[in-house]
Amino acid sequence: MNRALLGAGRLGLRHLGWITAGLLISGFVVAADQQASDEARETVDGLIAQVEQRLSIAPDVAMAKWNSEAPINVPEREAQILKRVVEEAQHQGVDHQLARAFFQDQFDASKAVQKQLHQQWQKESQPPFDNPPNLANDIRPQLDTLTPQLIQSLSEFQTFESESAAQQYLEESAARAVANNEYAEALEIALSSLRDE
Ligand SMILES: C=C(O[C@@H]1C=C(C(=O)O)C=C[C@H]1O)C(=O)O
Repeated sequence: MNRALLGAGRLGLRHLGWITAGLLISGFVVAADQQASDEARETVDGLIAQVEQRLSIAPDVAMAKWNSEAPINVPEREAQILKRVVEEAQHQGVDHQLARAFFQDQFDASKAVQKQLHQQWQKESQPPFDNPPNLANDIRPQLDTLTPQLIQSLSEFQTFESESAAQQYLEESAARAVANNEYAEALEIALSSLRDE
């Protein structure tokens, strides 16, 4: 074999080595990707859907408060919800620090939407709305119905949160939800403590 051929052969082998390594690595990545079980995916998607559902109530809150001129931030209402959340979390074996942080994120996300809308309506000199939703009788009860459902989903999520494939799936799913939501920044806030885990 002449030198040129030998060189080409060596180069070929070296390339083959790199190609094999590449295939192996991508194989591992694909395998890791596939590890998120159907159950983990359903849990993650269900939790994100509930978070989006809660956030979708914020424009109604904003309308009610626009008419009544009630404050956007109501710390005593938040404290009352958090008290119930911590009790229920303990009952269901959910880490109460995660539950607190998660619900505080939900409040902050709701307030971000309310602030954004009030600023917009201020600029547009929006008059009071006709037939605004009622905060005490309609909206807060809707939010209260979602609270135990969210804790239940958090409890299911906790069984997967240490699995890197489930975390990776959460990351992809959350990014997709944020990209498609009208209130992207607020949804980012609402999902932040889950993604930090
Ligand atoms: C939704 C409201 O506005 C804010 C957000 C809250 C929430 O997301 O539950 C609670 C109290 C307020 O700080 C409300 O006043 O009910």
